[in-house]
Amino acid sequence: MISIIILTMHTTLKQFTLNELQELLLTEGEKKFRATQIFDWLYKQHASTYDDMRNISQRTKSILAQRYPFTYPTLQHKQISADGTRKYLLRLFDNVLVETVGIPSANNKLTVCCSSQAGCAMACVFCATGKQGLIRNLFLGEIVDQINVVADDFQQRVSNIVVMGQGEPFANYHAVIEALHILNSSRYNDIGARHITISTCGIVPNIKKLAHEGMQYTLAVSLHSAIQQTRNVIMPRVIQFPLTDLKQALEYYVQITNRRVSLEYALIKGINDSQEHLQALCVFCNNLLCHVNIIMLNKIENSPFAPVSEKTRRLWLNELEKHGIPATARISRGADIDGACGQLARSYKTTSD
Ligand SMILES: C[S@@+](CC[C@H](N)C(=O)[O-])C[C@H]1O[C@@H](n2cnc3c(N)ncnc32)[C@H](O)[C@@H]1O
Ligand code: SF4
Repeated sequence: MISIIILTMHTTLKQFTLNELQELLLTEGEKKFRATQIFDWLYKQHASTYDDMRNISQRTKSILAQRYPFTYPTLQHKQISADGTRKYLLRLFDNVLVETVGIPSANNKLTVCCSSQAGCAMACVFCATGKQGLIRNLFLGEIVDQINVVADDFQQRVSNIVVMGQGEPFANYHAVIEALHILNSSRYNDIGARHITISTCGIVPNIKKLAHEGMQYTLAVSLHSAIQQTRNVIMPRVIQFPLTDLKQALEYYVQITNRRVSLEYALIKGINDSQEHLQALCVFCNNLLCHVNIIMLNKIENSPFAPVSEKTRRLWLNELEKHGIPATARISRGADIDGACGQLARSYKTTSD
């Protein structure tokens, strides 16, 4: 059944959950436990060809290989920022390119900012990925592989994941959640759920769905304006999920999970930085267990938008504090290599390597 449906789409071995692979192998007369062995090859040994899988029979490998090609992502380009952040341009099995970022910190932690899609359909006007448009959803294994590429390159265990790279994770919900299950699993990467953050532009039904996953991931929501008209202009594809519905969904999420949500707010000069916007943000935060991250807008090519002054950012932080709303300034890393939030766009500079 699975093979019939999937053959009509672009296919790869990296698309399967463990259960799906077990079912598929059973239909081919293979033992269920072979799926676990194949998963180990994919996500522990980082196999890049079927030939690597020494304990899988030739027959099974050739049946799978005919239908489900796969590769371990190949590194097309790597850039290293002055602050130690590394950005990777990866080529996938079908030649689609996607970027991922490794962010080391002083306390020996390593965070991966991973992509959930190649490109993004949401078209937020301040974001380089949004300008690129959607190329395709990433398969679950392609999300897991990004973490392993970064760990291999740094020769270090990844401690934290932020799904804040290219793409809208809630537009590729199933693959993202399944990838995070693998990354969280003690059999594979064993990254604690509390060290994993998923950031969405506000796809309301999947905020509610996440509430019922029973996982302690942190939910971040890119708010950027609590005034509907402004949000409609800067985030045009989330109009169908108005702020009133978003607030309700976040209240629901908090009620079910008892977990605080993060609201991301990039201050854009002359667009969402007025007193009126600040007041609207305070109202939005009313009675919501939340934390606000105030972000300086990162530069993207050919953009009319500019960041605010440091003075304005401090004023916002002080005002939020006065209203009893926990808020911090989120520090961007890797901006000099276009590796910071919103700068990922499948391109690289050749001069700064
Ligand atoms: C690139 S998005 C990916 C995750 C998801 N699509 C979202 O919007 O939350 C990650 C974060 O980068 C922010 N972002 C996008 N463009 C930015 C820019 N030019 N400067 C600063 N942050 C930006 C987004 O608003 C979001 O909080
Ligand atoms: S901010 Fe997020 S949702 Fe908006 S275009 Fe960029 S990646 Fe897509």
